Amino acid sequence: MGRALFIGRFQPFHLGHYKAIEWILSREEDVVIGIGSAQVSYEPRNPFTAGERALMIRDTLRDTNLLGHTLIVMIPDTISEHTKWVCNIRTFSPKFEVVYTNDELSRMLLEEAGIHVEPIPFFERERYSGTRIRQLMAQQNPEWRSLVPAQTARIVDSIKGEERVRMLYKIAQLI
Ligand SMILES: Nc1ncnc2c1ncn2[C@@H]1O[C@H](COP(=O)(O)OP(=O)(O)OP(=O)(O)O)[C@@H](O)[C@H]1O
Ligand SMILES: NC(=O)c1ccc[n+]([C@@H]2O[C@H](COP(=O)(O)O)[C@@H](O)[C@H]2O)c1
Repeated sequence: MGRALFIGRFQPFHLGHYKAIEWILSREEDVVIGIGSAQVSYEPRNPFTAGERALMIRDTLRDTNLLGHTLIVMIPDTISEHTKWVCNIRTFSPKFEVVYTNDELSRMLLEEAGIHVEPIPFFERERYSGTRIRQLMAQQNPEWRSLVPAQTARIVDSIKGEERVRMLYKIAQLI
C-alpha cells in the first residue's frame, strides 16, 4: 500500500474510470489522478478543458468519499518529444511508487525510465469508453448519461458540453 499515479485524458470522466479508481484504492493508500493532455481541449477527441475534467473527477469523488485518498494534477503533453514526458510527470506529480495505465506508449516510456507500471482490469469496456461516449454526445443520444457519474453529467450540462461535442464533430466533418 503506497501512492499510485493513474493517468488518463478523462474525456469525459466515465464510470469505467471511477471503477478503476475504486479498484486502485483497494490496493493502494493514495492515488494521484493525472489529467493527461492537460493543454488540449475543443477537439473532437479532447473536447473538455483540464479544469472541466478536474471538476468532473472532484465532484464525483467528493460525493463518494474517495476524495480524501486522491489528488488531481494536470500533466501536459510534450507532443513529439516523448522522452520528456516522464520529466513532465515528475514535475507535476508528487512522488509515487507505481503508475496504473493500459496505454502501451505510456507503459513503454515509463518502464524505460525505470518506473513500475501496472495494468488496470477493464470494467465493461464495450460500454464505458470515452470514444463511445463522445460519439453518443455528438449524436445527441441521451444514452451517454448512463455511462458517466451523475456529477460528470451535471458538469457537462452546465457547460453545454453535448452541444460543444456535436459542434466539434461537425467542424471536423465527423457527422
Ligand atoms: N472501462 C474501463 N475500465 C477500466 N479502465 C478503463 C476503462 N476505460 C478506460 N480505462 C483506462 O483508464 C485510463 C484512462 O483512459 P482514457 O481517459 O483514455 O479513457 P478511454 O475510455 O480509454 O477514452 P478514449 O476512448 O477517449 O481513449 C486508461 O489506462 C484506460 O485504459
Ligand atoms: N509525449 C507525450 O506527451 C505523451 C506520451 C505518452 C502519453 N502521453 C499522454 O498520456 C495520456 C495517456 O492517457 P490515455 O490512456 O487517456 O491515452 C494521454 O494524455 C497522452 O497524451 C503523452
